[in-house]
Amino acid sequence: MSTQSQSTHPQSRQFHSTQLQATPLQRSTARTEDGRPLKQIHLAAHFPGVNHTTVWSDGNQASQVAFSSFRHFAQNAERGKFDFLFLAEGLRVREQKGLIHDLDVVGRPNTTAILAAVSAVTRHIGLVGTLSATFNEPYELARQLASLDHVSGGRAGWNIVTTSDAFHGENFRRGAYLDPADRYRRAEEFLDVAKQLWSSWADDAVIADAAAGEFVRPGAVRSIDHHGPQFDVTGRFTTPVSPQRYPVIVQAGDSPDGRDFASQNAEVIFSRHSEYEAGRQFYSDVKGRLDAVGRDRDSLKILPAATFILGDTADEAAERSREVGRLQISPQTAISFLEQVWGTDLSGYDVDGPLPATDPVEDTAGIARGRVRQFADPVAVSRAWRQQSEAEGLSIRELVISFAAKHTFVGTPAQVAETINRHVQNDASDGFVIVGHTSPTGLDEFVDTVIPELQERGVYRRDYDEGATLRQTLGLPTPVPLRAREKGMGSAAVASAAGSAAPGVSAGATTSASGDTADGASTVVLAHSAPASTAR
Ligand SMILES: Cc1cc2nc3c(=O)[nH]c(=O)nc-3n(C[C@H](O)[C@H](O)[C@H](O)COP(=O)(O)O)c2cc1C
Repeated sequence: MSTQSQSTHPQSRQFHSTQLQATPLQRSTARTEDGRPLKQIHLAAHFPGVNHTTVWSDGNQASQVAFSSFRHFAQNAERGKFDFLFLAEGLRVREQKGLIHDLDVVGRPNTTAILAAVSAVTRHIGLVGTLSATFNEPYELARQLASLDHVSGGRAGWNIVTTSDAFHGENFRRGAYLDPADRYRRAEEFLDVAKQLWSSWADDAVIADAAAGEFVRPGAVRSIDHHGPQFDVTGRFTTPVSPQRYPVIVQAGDSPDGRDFASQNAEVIFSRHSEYEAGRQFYSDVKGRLDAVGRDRDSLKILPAATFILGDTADEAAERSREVGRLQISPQTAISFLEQVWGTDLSGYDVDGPLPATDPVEDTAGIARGRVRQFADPVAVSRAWRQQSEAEGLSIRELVISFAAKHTFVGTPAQVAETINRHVQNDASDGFVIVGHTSPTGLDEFVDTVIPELQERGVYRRDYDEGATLRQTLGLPTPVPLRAREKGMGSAAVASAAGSAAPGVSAGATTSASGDTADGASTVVLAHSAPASTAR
């Protein structure tokens, strides 16, 4: 299908399952009621960790650090033709009341090391790591990501997060933490510097000409000279241009600033809006922001996190969902959720009883530290929870289960496939980041049963394109270096363009590498060309 066709109005592509059944196996001819090609679904596989979703006490659970777990998980996801493997990041072990919060999976090996190792035991699946722009340095991270792109043959992706609390900062930053707005300014400058570095080697820089005694073509590796509010980076980059030139840029952040950052920079958003109506609102908001900055709507894929529970019948799945929910929200976990809002020790409360009648207090002791989930207005949240528990007759534990262990897709494989497809065809998302509840086998059943259902509906690839980069697998446009322009950030000046288009990709805007400018500074600005391949 053409990705161009996806950029049309959402309302005109209402999805009807009866139509799909008419042409179950013919992907290219499967169409919506008004004759448009169906959108192709993109899926990512989230390796579990650092939250209550993964039931580590389950008998099927294996190590979350042994390489055998990552290998099984990645190879299974590749069997299911997933677009990419996804790792979240926790830079500090979380605490509850000053103790390590070991109700969830605790401890995580370094992201790029794991992804590099996984690249050696897979061939096609993308490898996306969450790496903070607040607690890293662009030169070092650009090196790691370019290296991952090299060793994986063009399958690297970077989920650029700003990390939400100062607790992490005690491990990483000299001095104070950053205000939310500054975090995005830093992320912007971080990405700008990284792109300068990734663009600084011409495609044909390495000539290894023994006769001439030249390894690198003169003038083909430029220096950068960046001075900005956050970073000073001067010199040449260590790493030749990688297969994708840039990793695929993913973003996870929800505020207006976060959405603006995504609309300017991201190619994928990892969102928390997996429910149908909330998903449609988020989708329409973000795609509208793309319009405002002149980007094609298909140049950014929106993939909310989604959990699932399967059964042979809808009733059986619902029953399993209830069972898994109770495993995910143990009595202690339920209390820990409450404490994050009430800001005080609630361990004396009965989880089978009502919520505290008192309002939350200011959490001066830092009762829960290191969590992404933050409650901006604890009093409002506590009142809403109390109201809901009274209206629905829910105990503390049942209330927590209702929002923290509510599984996104529950049903038979056919029902789950149908629901996923409904979300995608009606622009509630472009696909999902699928999260299982055991590790590392949590997605095996999904691959065995849901994936074939999606394939039969003609909305999901039956195989990868041989040699495709992650960006091509996602059906995203290829970024190409354009002629430089003023960035207005730091003192990086207008200079020569970086060289030709991304390796192996023919692009319209081919430029020559002319070496450093007089002041040694050079900036390359990237734009998005036509899609490198159609979405599959
Ligand atoms: C779905 C989602 C997943 C996130 N995952 C991570 C993560 O793995 N590591 C991290 O440091 N921050 C993570 N964050 C935090 C964001 O990077 C960001 O700091 C936070 O959401 C605050 O920004 P915002 O106000 O724009 O949402 C995540 C945020 C969202 C919405």
